[in-house]
This record gives sequence, structure tokens and C-alpha cells, in this order.
Amino acid sequence: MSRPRAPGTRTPVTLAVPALLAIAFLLLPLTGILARTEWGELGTHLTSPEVTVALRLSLLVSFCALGLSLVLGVPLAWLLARVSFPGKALVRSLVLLPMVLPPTVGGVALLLGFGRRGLLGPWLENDLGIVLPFHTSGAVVAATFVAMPFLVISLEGTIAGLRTSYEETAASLGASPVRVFLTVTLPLVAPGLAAGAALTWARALGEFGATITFAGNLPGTTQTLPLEVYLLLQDQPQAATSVSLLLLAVAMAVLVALRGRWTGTTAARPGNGAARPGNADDRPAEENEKPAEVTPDAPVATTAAPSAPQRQSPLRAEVSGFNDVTLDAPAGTTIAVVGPNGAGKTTLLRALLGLTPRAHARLRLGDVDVTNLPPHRRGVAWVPQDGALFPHLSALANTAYGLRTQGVRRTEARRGAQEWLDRLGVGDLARRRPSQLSGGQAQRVALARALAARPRLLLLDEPLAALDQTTRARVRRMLRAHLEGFGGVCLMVTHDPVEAISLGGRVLVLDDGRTLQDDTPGEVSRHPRSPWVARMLGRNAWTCTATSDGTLSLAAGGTLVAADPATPGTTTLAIIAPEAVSLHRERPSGSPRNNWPGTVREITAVGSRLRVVVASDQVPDLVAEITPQAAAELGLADGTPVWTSVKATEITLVTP
Ligand SMILES: Nc1ncnc2c1ncn2[C@@H]1O[C@H](COP(=O)(O)OP(=O)(O)OP(=O)(O)O)[C@@H](O)[C@H]1O
Repeated sequence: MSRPRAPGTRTPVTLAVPALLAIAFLLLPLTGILARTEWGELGTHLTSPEVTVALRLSLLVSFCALGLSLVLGVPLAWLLARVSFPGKALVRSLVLLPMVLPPTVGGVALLLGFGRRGLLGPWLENDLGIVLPFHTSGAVVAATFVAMPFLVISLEGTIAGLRTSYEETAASLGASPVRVFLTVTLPLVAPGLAAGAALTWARALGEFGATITFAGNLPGTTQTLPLEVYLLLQDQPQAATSVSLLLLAVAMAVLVALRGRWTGTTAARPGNGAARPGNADDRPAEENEKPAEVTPDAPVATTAAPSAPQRQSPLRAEVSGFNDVTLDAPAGTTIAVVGPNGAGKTTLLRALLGLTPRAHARLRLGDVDVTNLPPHRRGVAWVPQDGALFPHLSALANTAYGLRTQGVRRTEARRGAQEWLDRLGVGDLARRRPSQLSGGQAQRVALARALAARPRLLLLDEPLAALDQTTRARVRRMLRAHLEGFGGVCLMVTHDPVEAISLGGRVLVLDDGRTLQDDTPGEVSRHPRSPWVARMLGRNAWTCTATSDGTLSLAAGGTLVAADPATPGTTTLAIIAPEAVSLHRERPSGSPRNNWPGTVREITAVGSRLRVVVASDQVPDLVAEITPQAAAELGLADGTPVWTSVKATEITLVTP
């Protein structure tokens, strides 16, 4: 269906004409082949003994070259995409070189490298008995040399585009780097891998220059189809046209099957709708895995059952670098980590996982010092902000992943996983893929997956952020119940004050990577040590300086009277609970000494109460919390003039 064209989007003639010429330039030779093919003789030409032998050899050589490219090229692509090392740009240029090198020059280079008089040739021949020139293996080497770059660059792009949180989460569930690569990375990049493999095969099938230079042109041994075309062209041009048509059809079929994947137009999409593995089998890839060996340091699950007693693992951590935090927490503690954007909350979690060079954690969990252990052997499970459920595995296989990496047998791991999913209220979704789950359901599966792995330390990065208010309250209750039975320590990053207060046995406030406050929720809420925390908790917080006449001078202008004035000259934080702010239509005449005129700027509902923001030119904005009935009696609306008053005894002074 043609889309209506927006005005002003006419294609300029100066661009359209050369573009059309380019299309004609590419099309004409192909049309020539089609036009000159003797269709009646096509069958005879393609079934002649020489062509059949060359075709068979071409298939053998191209598939062997593909196999060799996969074995060598896939790890190389991973290395280029995932590992930083000196000279990486040079290695990438080296990979690309055969794509731009004249194939005959490639052949000469191969001769000088692997030929009988080349650098490696004598050793290959004398010690291993391998002679490449004039052998089919030489044709395979030549085809691999020119074709492998297609696989490497295609796959490197796909791996680089894959969110690292999948692989990092897999590691946090106990999977070794090789296991992560095989069970997470490879299935997720399968479309990119297939595209690269198809191109590599097509390129190997059409290889001519390097093959003839390096491996020669021996019928039945190195004379592949393109070489046969070259020979036929001299004696039987019609047969050459027919074979060319065959090669053209194969190349075209590969490109049509790829439909732009290689150029990135339909590249693998990470995320919930992420790259689907080529495997249409609904059986999760994880299920085909053998359980890993249980290493002495690995977090060993004694049983998959969630009701099994949890190891008691207190935490001691000293984090340096971007973060400067010391944490000591007995087993079973849940610490809510709060702080403004960029305060270093995620960096702290990543440091504890051993996943960032930006901060280093000396970490002891129970009686094990895990500081020098790689992430997959720390027993630290992580639920990143997006949950990072593996898109190619069902909810059940996702949840069983951690147990499988710990060596738990498949049936037992699946039973344990099902129990955890049931506990979190998503048991009936066990067979669904992450793309078939809502955000909230996916979060619950991600939690089940982390808890099922029975970690010593559980790290939750905004675990309830994706949930709506109702589900959030329900999951919060569930989470609290599960965290109570969790024998390790849980660190939970949150921006939600209710979550911080209700789920955290402790609240750790970070600012600029450092600990600003580390206290019980009650203490933090009564005495927040920064305006940010106070505001997060819904309190009014004004920075002020005590004056010699007993009042407080607000940094933003205005004065305040508190019952217990601070020492003159000290800077302090005046905290006023919104419930302590009264609103009046007339100037109040009673005891409060803090009365300010203002106007209502905003009214919002918070549960069964209303939060009223009052703007005043005497003090900063003040938040009051009143009942809807009181608001109705006062006739409050946006812009209504009001008086605010706060008793001096309701003002808490906190020294930051
Ligand atoms: N890979 C990185 N390289 C350099 N700086 C980084 C990197 N990751 C994070 N930062 C910076 O480190 C600081 C802390 O980031 P971090 O993600 O830990 O903050 P946060 O408290 O989790 O923030 P938010 O609440 O926005 O998620 C920020 O200033 C951020 O810009």
C-alpha cells in the first residue's frame, strides 16, 4: 500500500537520476545472464559430469569453510564485542582486510603464510603431514580467509547490540562465562549468527581468486564451481552462462532470505521482544543443558525447594572508588538504598557483584570472603531495573536457571522454580516467554528467579518500579514475606519512600557515592539528614541558620521559630511534617508563631488524604496534608489565598 507523501518530500531529480543509473548498472549484467541463458539446455548444462563434480566440491568446500568460520569466527566476534584489549581496532581492521583485499592478493598472502615455502607451510607438511596447495583443504582455507570476515563483523554487531544485563544477570545466577555464552549470548544472537553464516556460506561458495592462486585449479580437488565457470567461458560459453545463473540464484536466495538483516534493517532486537533464537522448539534451551560442575565456592543449593532453610549470611562490605561505603548487616537484613539520581546506587550494586571497575568492594558474605571471586562464584543474585529475563526461555526455565547452574538436576530445578513462581503468584504463567508477560508479571518472575537461586546476597534494583499502584502494594507484601524468610542480606534500590520505609529494615541514603545516612526507617523518617531524603519522605525540609535572637534564618529567605533553637551560627535542616501544617482562610490568632500568607498552588490526593502545596513570598513552598473534608470546608482550589501555620514544637531540627 503506498503511503501518502508529505509535502516537501519530493525526491530531488539530481539524486534520483544517478540512483536510478546505479540500479540499472547493477541490474543490467544480471539481466544479461537471464537473457542469454539457453533455458532448454539448462538441465543438460547443469548435470554435465564436470559441473556436477564442481558443484559437489563447491558445496563441500563452502560448508567446510562455514564450519571453520563458525569455530574460529564466533569466539573472535564475541571477543571484539565484549572484551576491551589493546590493539582492538587493529584486530578489527585485520578481520575486515580480506573483504577489501583483491582475492588474488589474498591467495598470494596465503601461499606466503601456509604454502610449501610459506612461514608455516614446512611445519604443517613435515610435522603434521598437511599440504594445503592443490588439496581440497587448501580451497577450504582460501574460502574461509575471504568469507569469515562476513560472519565476524555481522555477529560482532549483533553481540554488541545485545544488552549486557542478560549476561550479567546470568553470571549473578552462578553461570560461568562459557555457560553464559552458550545458554544466553548465543541463543539471543541466533538471528544475527544465522544471517552472518548465510552470507559467509554464499561468499565461500562464490570464492574464485584466492582459491585459484593458493589451491590451484585441479578438477575434482580444487576446481570449484566459479573456477569451472571461468574454464567453461573459454570453450562452452552457454554452459558458463547456465552455471553462472545457478550461482546467481543461490546468492539471490541467500539475500532474499536475509531480507536486510545483515545491513541491520531487521537486526536482532534486544529487550522483551528481543532476538528470538532460531530454535522454534518451545523447549527452553536451558533444558538441553547438562548441569554444571559444582565448584567448592559456588553457592550450592542443597535442595531446590523454596521452603528449605536458607543459609545465614551476614554481610560486611567496604566499597571504595566512586562509592565510599561501609556496610555491616546481620543475616536477614533488608537495606533500602535511596538517594538522588546519580548518587551511586546502581554503581554500589555493581561493585558488590564485581561488575564494574568504577568501584571496588571488599566483600564478606557469611564466613566466605568473595572479594576475589568472579561474579558467578559470589552467590550474589541481581535483579536489574529491567528484570532482564532471558527472552528465549520460558518463565519456568528462567526461574530454574540459577538452580541448574548450581548443578541441581533438571526435574528438581523445575519443581523448585515452579514453587517460587507459585509463591510470587505467577505460577500459571510458567510456560510463557518473557515477551508474553506484562511488565509486572515479568518483574515477579525476575524476583522468583533471583530468590530461587538461593543467593547469599540479593540485589534488587528498583524491583517494583514497573508495577501499577495496586500490584505494587500486593507484590510489596509478597516481597516482604519472602525477604523475611531470606537468610542472606538484601539491598534494594528504590525511589519509592513507601517501599524504603516498609521493606527496609534499614535505609541507606547515598549522595555522591557516599553514605549520608544509614539508619532504621523510623529514625530516617524522623530525622532525615538531607533535604532530598526529607522531600522523598514527603516532608518539608528547609535549610536554615540559627541566629542570636533564637530564630532561624532560612537559606531561601524568611524566618522560622522552633521550640528548641540551635546554637547561633549553626546550619541545620528544619523538618516539618505535612500533617503538622495547618491551613486557614484568615490569619490565625492562636499560639503558632510561624504564620505565613500564601496561595494554593497544587492539590493532589495521597490515599485518603489531600496534599496541598502552598506558595508564599515569605517562605519556600510548604506542603500540608489535610482531609478532603477539611479542604471542602476551607473551599480550597488552585489559587485560593490561605494562611499556613506551624507550631514551633512541630519543627524538628536535624544537623546534616
Ligand atoms: N559506566 C560509567 N562510566 C562513567 N560514569 C558512569 C558510568 N555509569 C554511571 N556513571 C556515573 O556514575 C554516577 C553514579 O551512577 P549510578 O548509575 O550508580 O547512579 P544511581 O544512583 O543508580 O542513579 P539513578 O537513580 O539515576 O539510577 C553518575 O554520575 C553516572 O553518570
